[in-house]
Amino acid sequence: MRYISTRGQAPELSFAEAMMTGLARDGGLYVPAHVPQMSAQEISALAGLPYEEVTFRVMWPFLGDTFTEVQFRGLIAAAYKGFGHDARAPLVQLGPNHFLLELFHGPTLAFKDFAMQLLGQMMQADLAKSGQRITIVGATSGDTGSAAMEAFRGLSNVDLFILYPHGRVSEVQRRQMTTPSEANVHAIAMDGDFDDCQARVKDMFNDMDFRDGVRLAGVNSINWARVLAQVVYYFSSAVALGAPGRRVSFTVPTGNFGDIFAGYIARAMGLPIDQLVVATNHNDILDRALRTGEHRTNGVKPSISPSMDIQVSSNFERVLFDAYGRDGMAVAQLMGEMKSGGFTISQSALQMLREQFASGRCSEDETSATIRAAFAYTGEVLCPHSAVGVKVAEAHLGVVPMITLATAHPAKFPDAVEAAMGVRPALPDRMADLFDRDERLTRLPNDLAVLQAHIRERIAN
Ligand SMILES: Cc1ncc(COP(=O)(O)O)c(C=O)c1O
Ligand SMILES: N[C@@H](CCOP(=O)(O)O)C(=O)O
Repeated sequence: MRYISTRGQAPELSFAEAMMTGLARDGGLYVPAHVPQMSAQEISALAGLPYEEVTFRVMWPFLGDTFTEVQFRGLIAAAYKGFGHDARAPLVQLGPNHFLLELFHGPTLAFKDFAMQLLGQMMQADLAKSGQRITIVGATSGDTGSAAMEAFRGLSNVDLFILYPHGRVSEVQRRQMTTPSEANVHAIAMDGDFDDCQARVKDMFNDMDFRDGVRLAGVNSINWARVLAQVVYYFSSAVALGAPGRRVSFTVPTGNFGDIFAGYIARAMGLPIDQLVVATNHNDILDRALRTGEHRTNGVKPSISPSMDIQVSSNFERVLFDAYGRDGMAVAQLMGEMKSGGFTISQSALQMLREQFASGRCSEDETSATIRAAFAYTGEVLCPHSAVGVKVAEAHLGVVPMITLATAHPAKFPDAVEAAMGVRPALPDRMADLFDRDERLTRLPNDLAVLQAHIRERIAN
């Protein structure tokens, strides 16, 4: 299995190389040269299997000779053993034909743990083989950062730096990133919004001296392995509801477009998905783009679903690559136009995108009202991101079962949840002392040179 860049100018890589490389050297994102297919029989056979076995069967065809079967099964087992639910990703019913896929039972209470725990295992296995030391730099709007800290803290051959937008993550998210005491993990509160943080991370990858000098690696969804690990729960949940004999739909609270892109890959592998619905908060560039064909940023506005406060959705590039017939030059041109605010999607690409995705937007008031109503009618306490998903899903319900992804635990956003429904969700016991732990962070400006100097200085010590 080979991986190619969405901008067509970087070398083709193996799975292991793509995983350790992060952003392609031409600034693009790696995607598989072809998507392996699963037959209806192979999909049916997933029903009733443990989540770990589904993970093995879905991911294995993408891995080439990276690991032996025994080794990969061991990494999967290690990744998911700390999850707080035997099913790993349980489904609960919200109403007629509407189901919620709870993805928040991992160690940091967000869907990011599914991919990050496994990525941590896979990267460590690769580093053990190569004997190398790497520097990981990641951008977060709150959840990727805490999941990465949990996956990589305490490792002697990894330094991890997480850039989060100062004042724009919840207090629980911030503390999850600033309270780990291990010296190899570093929280940086950067001036700006998530898009600024992500842009600086990409700048670092595009600075070849810096990139090679610090042996830069990435754990955002620019890393193909992150996306791949998220494909698995589309299969596990769909077969639980009768796929492939029955089609299912998914609604996905969307920011960086990684999670829904994983659904797009599941469909490309053969999973019979009816609708794939992009749900946005008032940072609605993707909903606008799908409705109008105009993909233009209008500034990140803070919301009560802060992890989705994103306007430059990294993985949209991956689907544009397919929508433009895998023409890397065309994608590079569009991404260049993005630097001055956006671009118009061609008619043929827009048609393809509309065949693949539906979309909807949820206002702040609707998010709160949905948290309140879900609790009143079903007893389910939704985080604000999951509430965005549920609200948008409601407009797309039909005869096909709809699965809405619940992407974070409500206790990560207690202020928003309490304001909506009058009850403050409690953190699990193992995190009960989060507010008593000492915080450690560095506040830095949105300045590439300053950020790079900080990172170089820390890894030298
Ligand atoms: C809780 C939560 N929901 C939804 C999203 C959006 O997911 P994606 O960035 O993969 O679109 C994020 C951030 O990634 C998140 O942390
Ligand atoms: N919402 C995310 C943003 C980064 O997304 P990623 O999937 O590219 O890591 C976050 O919580 O950090």
